[in-house]
Amino acid sequence: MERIEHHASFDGWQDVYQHESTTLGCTMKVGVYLPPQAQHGKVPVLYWLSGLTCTEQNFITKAAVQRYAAEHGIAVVAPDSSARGEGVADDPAYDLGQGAGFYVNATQEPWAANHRMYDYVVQELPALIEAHFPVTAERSISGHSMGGHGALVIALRNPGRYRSVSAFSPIVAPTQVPWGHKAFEAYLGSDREVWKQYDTVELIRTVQERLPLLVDQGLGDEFLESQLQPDLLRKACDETGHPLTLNLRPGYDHSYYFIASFIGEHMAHHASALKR
Ligand SMILES: N[C@@H](CCC(=O)N[C@@H](CS)C(=O)NCC(=O)O)C(=O)O
Repeated sequence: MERIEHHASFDGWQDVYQHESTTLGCTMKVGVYLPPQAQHGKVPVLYWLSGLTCTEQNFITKAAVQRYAAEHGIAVVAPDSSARGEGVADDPAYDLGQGAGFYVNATQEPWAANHRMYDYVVQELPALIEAHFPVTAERSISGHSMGGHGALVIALRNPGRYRSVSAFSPIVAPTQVPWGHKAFEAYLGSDREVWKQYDTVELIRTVQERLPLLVDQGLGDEFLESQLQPDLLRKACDETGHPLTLNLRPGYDHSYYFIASFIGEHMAHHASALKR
């Protein structure tokens, strides 16, 4: 891993690394925050998955997470939101291709060669992080919008791998909304049964492990009705007895101003699970 940025932050270091990803077949950039506690021993890791159009930069520059990561002694790993670069399949629209990997393993052409963010986040990235940094294998996962969908799906599908999960404004039912229809049709093909393995509301009905979900959603979010529909998540959790804390926040929109306002609460949630 090659370090390409290095900034002192809250007595720790906000760095950016790049590496050749074997899963994605491209060079990937990853934000890594190491809290001051990492200078004296190993610390647990929060993985953060960003939303549509994001790179590794959005979360590390806009969410104000470093203060809380330093307070709790948690490393924060924030990868780019998709495979990227020349030779990686793309589309002119912001919601398909580069910047829009949807945290799936694509099976359809031309996407299948590179767009495999599910395997990258679940396997390759943590193996790399745990080999190169002073971190334990204690992991939590969170994300925003498309990344909130990714975090929930990945935690639900990998019981025991994450101590806690949370999401901001997640796409909880991609099989039922336009962003998901477009991406899943392209990446996974037209068989809608196949799509369900990447749909939180569908997964809630099948999982055995009842890992509590913490979700924050702004009520001024421009995508609330069209793409996010948190009521579908509440209904699925009510019907299955799956533990859910759904905080509906009047006035907040879909932006990082919202994330920065409540990231401290999410970090406290993850810290209490990681310290157990
Ligand atoms: N209208 C937006 C849709 C994409 C969007 O809102 N992306 C969210 C995630 S779904 C985001 O985090 N954008 C980057 C930022 O706010 O820094 C655009 O075209 O950029």
